[in-house]
Amino acid sequence: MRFGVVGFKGKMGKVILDVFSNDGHTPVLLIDKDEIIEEDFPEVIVDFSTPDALEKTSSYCEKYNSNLVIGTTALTEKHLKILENLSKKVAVVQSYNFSIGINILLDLLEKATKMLKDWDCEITEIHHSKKKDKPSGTAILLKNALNREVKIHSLRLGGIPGDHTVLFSNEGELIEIKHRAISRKVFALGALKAAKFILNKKSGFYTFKDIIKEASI
Ligand SMILES: NC(=O)C1=CN([C@@H]2O[C@H](COP(=O)(O)OP(=O)(O)OC[C@H]3O[C@@H](n4cnc5c(N)ncnc54)[C@H](OP(=O)(O)O)[C@@H]3O)[C@@H](O)[C@H]2O)C=CC1
Ligand SMILES: O=C(O)C1=N[C@H](C(=O)O)C[C@H](O)C1
Repeated sequence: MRFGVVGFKGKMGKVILDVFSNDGHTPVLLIDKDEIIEEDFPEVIVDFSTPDALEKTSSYCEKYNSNLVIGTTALTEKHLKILENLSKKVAVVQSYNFSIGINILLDLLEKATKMLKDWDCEITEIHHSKKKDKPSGTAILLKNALNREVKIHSLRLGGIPGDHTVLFSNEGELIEIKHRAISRKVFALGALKAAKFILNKKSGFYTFKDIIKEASI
């Protein structure tokens, strides 16, 4: 496929370029804060950058009728509205976490929270010191899956790609459900799976969880 990357100079952008190119796909549109390289029209644009880029990304999707895979976190209602409107014209996959593991964990949590509703519950998330947003998008996804008020504790240190733990405790026991991304490549591989999923779709809004369910991974 011909693909575009928004945030191509960033940590994720570089890995996405690598993973997609190694799978035989061709980068034709590269966008970052200070540079745009436009060679051809992309079938899919992949945006892992910053919420401020979204209007530009959306206008490129409209210009080229490109489908969108978006992993950027810290989106507000305004950004979600832009994505909802865009998804009436092209296909959009949005997720705060493109790893298989977290998306399986989301399912497990929906079940666990019903069985453990009398237990205390809190979330911890640990990321590299360069991460700009707090709490992580994934922690928000986990909190939503728990469907109850829980505290999120955020730590920023070193080069950690992304650790998330949900802790349940009663008077005498502790259950920890933990996910660790060992490398950023897992997110790029998930984005590639999502790009292939929407390649021939006309329009619609999807999450990565929808894609995993459909592929029954
Ligand atoms: N959903 C998922 O699975 C995952 C999501 N993420 C999310 O992806 C995003 C990027 O993460 P990461 O790569 O670590 O961050 P980086 O800061 O390393 O990369 C972001 C890139 O986007 C650039 N940028 C900033 N503003 C704009 C703009 N207006 N238009 C185009 N490009 C812009 C930055 O430039 P500059 O540095 O000059 O500001 C930088 O090169 C974050 O929101 C992160 O939370 C990350 C991993 C997995
Ligand atoms: O910024 C990151 O690095 C990550 N961001 C996502 C998030 O905010 O949840 C996903 C992953 O944890 C890495």
